[in-house]
Amino acid sequence: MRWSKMAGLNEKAIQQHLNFSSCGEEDSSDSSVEDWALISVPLRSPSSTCRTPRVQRHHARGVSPSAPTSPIPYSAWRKLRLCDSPSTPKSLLSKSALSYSSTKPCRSQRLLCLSSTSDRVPGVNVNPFTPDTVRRNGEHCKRKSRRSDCDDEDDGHRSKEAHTSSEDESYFLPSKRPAVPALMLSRFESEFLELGRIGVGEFGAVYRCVKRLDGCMYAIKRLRRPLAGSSNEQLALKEVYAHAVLGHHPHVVRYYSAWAEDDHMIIQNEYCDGGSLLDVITEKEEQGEFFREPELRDLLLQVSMGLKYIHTSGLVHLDIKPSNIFICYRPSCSTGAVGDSEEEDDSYPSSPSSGVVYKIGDLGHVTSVSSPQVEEGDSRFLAGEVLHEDYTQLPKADIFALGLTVLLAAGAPPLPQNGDEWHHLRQAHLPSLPQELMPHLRNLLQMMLDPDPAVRPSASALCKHPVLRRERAGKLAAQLRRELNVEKFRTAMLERELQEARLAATSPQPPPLPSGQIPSGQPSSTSSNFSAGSLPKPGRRLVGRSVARSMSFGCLGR
Ligand SMILES: Nc1ncnc2c1ncn2[C@@H]1O[C@H](COP(=O)(O)OP(=O)(O)OP(=O)(O)O)[C@@H](O)[C@H]1O
Ligand SMILES: [Mg+2]
Repeated sequence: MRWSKMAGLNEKAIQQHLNFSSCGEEDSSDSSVEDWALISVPLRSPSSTCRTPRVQRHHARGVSPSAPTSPIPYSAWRKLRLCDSPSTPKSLLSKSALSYSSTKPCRSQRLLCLSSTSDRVPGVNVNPFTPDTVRRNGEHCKRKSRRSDCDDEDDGHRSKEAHTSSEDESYFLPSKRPAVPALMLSRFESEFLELGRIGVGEFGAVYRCVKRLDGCMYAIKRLRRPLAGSSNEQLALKEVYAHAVLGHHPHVVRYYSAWAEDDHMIIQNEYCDGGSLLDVITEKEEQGEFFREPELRDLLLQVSMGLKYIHTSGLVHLDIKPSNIFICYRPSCSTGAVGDSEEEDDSYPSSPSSGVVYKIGDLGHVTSVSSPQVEEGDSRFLAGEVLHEDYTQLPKADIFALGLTVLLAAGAPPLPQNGDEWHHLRQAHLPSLPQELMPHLRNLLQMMLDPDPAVRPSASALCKHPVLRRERAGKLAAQLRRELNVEKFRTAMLERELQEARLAATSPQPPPLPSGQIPSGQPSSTSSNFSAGSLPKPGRRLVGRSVARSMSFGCLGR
């Protein structure tokens, strides 16, 4: 696999080390190419503290400051204006060194330094899923395919190209060693309280935890196997990179943080209180139950929205299955509103009537569409073309897996891992179901399993599909009906109040009282309502037995 190949190249990969020892004012000259040049800064030397911002790049190729491969753009580094951290030994060293050399700060002393000397300072990885690196990888792939077209050309030329290729890979792919800094305290123990184990998977165990600081619940995934030197490291990083790039979507499990501890990767994610879809399917199965059609449509639509988001981000999941779809019955305190979708089109389900929100999780197999590094997921859900290493339409492999996932929820028997049955399913033969599906839904599922990926609908098409939108329209109608009832009630109330006000206005006036005298049992404020010919003052109205009340007009029961 290319990921393991990457690991071997990591020693040469980009390493950017931060030295927070001297910075402060911005200097316009710090954007020069020289600032990104390869340097080595010995800590002991006082002069080392007087450098302009530097990035150590163990790479032969020059890098333009306008196109840094770090996930943090160079301009952002400049804006950060990181200042002396009083607690870092480096900053103390720098300060003492400076006091010997000069009291007047030199130009570069006022800048953020990026140096490379201490092993203890973690490097900055290159996230392969940032738009920048995806684009670069795409260009790299194109160049590679051009190269293979020219394979017959002279050997000298080829060896030169091969050299460039390995450089390219080391340039774009994450460095291995600095990814997992071992010198960390137990952040897990100091920040979280473990409440119990909620799942064990192929790669690790997941715990339900409360964060001590914010009191919110999180799912903490801890990889089972040690990271150092294993392919798990790359898989774990893949998951972290994908989460970080995907950001926040109501149908993707939210990511908060990740770190390494005791040579194990730990990922802090949103906690989904309904467990996985597999848990629910199994529970229903035990009771002789399965998802009914409206639930199936709801499931299909919500997961399609999550997939649409992932696919439009230039990524594919490649491990869609019931155990990787998570359920939230209520918005978690740490995730905000359930439906704060980033797309107008996907604003459903801000509050699905079913009360269930499905979220795609476990991003351990995610890869980019343009330069895929495919780690095949569960063979039961694998599309035929992926098995044959045809990666030209990878998003459609997710659609295939989603089709099978929905069929399992509909009560299909366990899926085969291989053999004739496996192939049979990949020829668009639906498994037998314990319920009769409406032809529209059945046809849609059939299309999702089509052997030709081009025939399968895209996630975006599924989100707009009339079969699924019908569900959405039904929910909208129910919501509108509720709002209409509220409005009817309000109108009835207002009509009654109007009638009472009219009655009060036409009722015989009480005999005039001597000035300043208040009739017994009537508050003085009420008497003022009648000061202008027994009519209420504007802005006040009479309710029931002449009780003054301020007016408020809410809208639609909100
Ligand atoms: N965010 C979460 N909220 C609630 N439960 C979770 C969450 N993440 C994981 N789990 C539980 O932990 C199980 C394993 O999680 P996950 O799929 O992330 O790990 P995995 O090791 O990749 O598993 P597998 O190899 O089976 O896919 C899930 O099936 C689920 O029961
Ligand atoms: Mg999983």
